[in-house]
Amino acid sequence: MSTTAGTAPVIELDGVEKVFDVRRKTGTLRRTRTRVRAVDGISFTVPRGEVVGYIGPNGAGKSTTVKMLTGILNPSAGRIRIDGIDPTRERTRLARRIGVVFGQRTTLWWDLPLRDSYELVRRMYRVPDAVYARNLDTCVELLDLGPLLEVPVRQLSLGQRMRGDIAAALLHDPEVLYLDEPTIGLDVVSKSRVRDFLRGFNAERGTTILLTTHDLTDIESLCRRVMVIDHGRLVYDGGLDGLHASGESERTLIADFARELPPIDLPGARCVGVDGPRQSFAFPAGRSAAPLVAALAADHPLVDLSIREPAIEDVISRMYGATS
Ligand SMILES: Nc1ncnc2c1ncn2[C@@H]1O[C@H](COP(=O)(O)OP(=O)(O)OP(=O)(O)O)[C@@H](O)[C@H]1O
Repeated sequence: MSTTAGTAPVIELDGVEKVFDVRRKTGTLRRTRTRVRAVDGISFTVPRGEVVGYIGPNGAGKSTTVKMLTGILNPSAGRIRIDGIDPTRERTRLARRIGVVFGQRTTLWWDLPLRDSYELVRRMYRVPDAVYARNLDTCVELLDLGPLLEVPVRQLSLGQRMRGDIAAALLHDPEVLYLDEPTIGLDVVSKSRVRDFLRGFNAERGTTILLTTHDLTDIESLCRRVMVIDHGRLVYDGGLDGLHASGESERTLIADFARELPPIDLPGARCVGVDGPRQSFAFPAGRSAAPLVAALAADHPLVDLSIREPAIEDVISRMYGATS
């Protein structure tokens, strides 16, 4: 949610395809070749400073796209430019402009303290001393890494390691940051810490961020724009509100009352469950929960509440249901 978003695209894809040739054993001696079209003609641009969600069901082609954007995989067809660089031809030059964080894998050295891992990153990328010091200071302060710098990575909790990984990806001042499931497996507090940091860093530095996630709250708190990929094709590119509207998706307000009550008739929502003193209400995901909360609190002994986001898979399948 940057205020520094410019217009020059920093990420450009034009008709990008990736086809895998897969050989499968179909008998003792027989092997058949099948072709998997993982990415099927994707075109989009991302202006500098924008934070974009790149979402889709399992196997949709998200990781394959990110691997092509980072130069790990070559596209079968189409054109990719990152800050004007062709990832296939200039992978080393590209590496200086991008940072990558994989939620399910660490890029840190398992047996080394965080500080030593960072020192290695500094040398690998030949980061100038002043840039390194500035970025390390910012990350240590905003990600609260001070007490962790001397701890070997293997002793860190998942949330601590994730914060350590994000810092490692930013020390060389990348123009573009790819985040693949950065909040997966984290508790609520760690998740919101990571989101707050990313939001602040983007606003301050204007780093372009492409975020892959299954958590719609990540998207909601970070991205004004979301792209949905399914079966290798881009099926939606726009705001989260529009996605919810086209999928007619619903959020769930879960309210705990001081005592058991009959199902409450709440205008703008439907009661979808009563479990003792707890009642659940479904309401359109694009709408604010504030009027519902106010109405419940005004007329009933409300003790606690929470909101459950719809699953990305549900939003997408409803979107298809709505358009087909
Ligand atoms: N190296 C490979 N060889 C063959 N097929 C592959 C390879 N990598 C990916 N695929 C196939 O390409 C398709 C897209 O996979 P990809 O990993 O990009 O999806 P994804 O959207 O990242 O999924 P997930 O959310 O599960 O990580 C899948 O059908 C997958 O099986």
